[in-house]
Amino acid sequence: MPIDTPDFPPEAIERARLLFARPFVFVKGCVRIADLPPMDRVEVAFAGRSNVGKSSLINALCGTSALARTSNTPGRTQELNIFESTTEPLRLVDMPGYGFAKAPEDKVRAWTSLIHQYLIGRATLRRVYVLVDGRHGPKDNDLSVMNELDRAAVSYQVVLTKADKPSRTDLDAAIRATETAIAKRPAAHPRLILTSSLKGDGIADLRTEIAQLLEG
Ligand SMILES: Nc1nc2c(ncn2[C@@H]2O[C@H](COP(=O)(O)OP(=O)(O)OP(=O)(O)O)[C@@H](O)[C@H]2O)c(=O)[nH]1
Ligand SMILES: [Mg+2]
Repeated sequence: MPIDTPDFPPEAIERARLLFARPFVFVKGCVRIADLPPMDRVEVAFAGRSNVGKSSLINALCGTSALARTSNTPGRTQELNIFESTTEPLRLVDMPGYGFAKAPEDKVRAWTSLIHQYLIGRATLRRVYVLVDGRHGPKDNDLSVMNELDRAAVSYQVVLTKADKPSRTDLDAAIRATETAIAKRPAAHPRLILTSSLKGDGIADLRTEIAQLLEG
């Protein structure tokens, strides 16, 4: 099943390319909402199950392998990690993953509370990218996060990650399941983005979506 690529004007694609060609820097890791920086710029957050590829996607967007720390072991990112563009008022927020059953219970509780407080209470949060594994499609905890964002009227867009991994048949099934899951959701962007941080698929498309949020 092909995914539509939107007709972004060439100048929008070029603006996005330039935005992400300039350096992004790590600002801080926050374990409490009180640690967050002031609400002085547009924020875009990356949420999803542990190991879905949030940190890798931030690195792919910023054209580096070293900005956000990634790992084969789920539970790598344990704080709200803040990255900022050095040229534009844009902040990227890498979140701890949800659904990591092996972490100690008190840690899971702390992460879950931090994620939920941040997602529904941050006025400058312009969009949440909800990352879903392209091999499996949405799981119950992905749907719960979408429900919560719908209830809080926080705009989000689903990204299917690791598109280089599944067979075409499995990927098509994941696309169909995701499209069904986002249909009629009030806060969901209707278009799904398919990415591979490894191969670079979908990265220019996602950059353009994010760059447009700066203008809106
Ligand atoms: N093949 C492939 N592997 C990927 C891709 N994106 C991420 N990975 C791998 O998936 C694993 C997890 O990636 P991370 O970016 O650390 O995932 P995360 O969602 O930040 O994980 P947590 O911080 O633990 O929640 C790493 O081994 C990555 O190399 C992708 O597009 N393709
Ligand atoms: Mg991570």
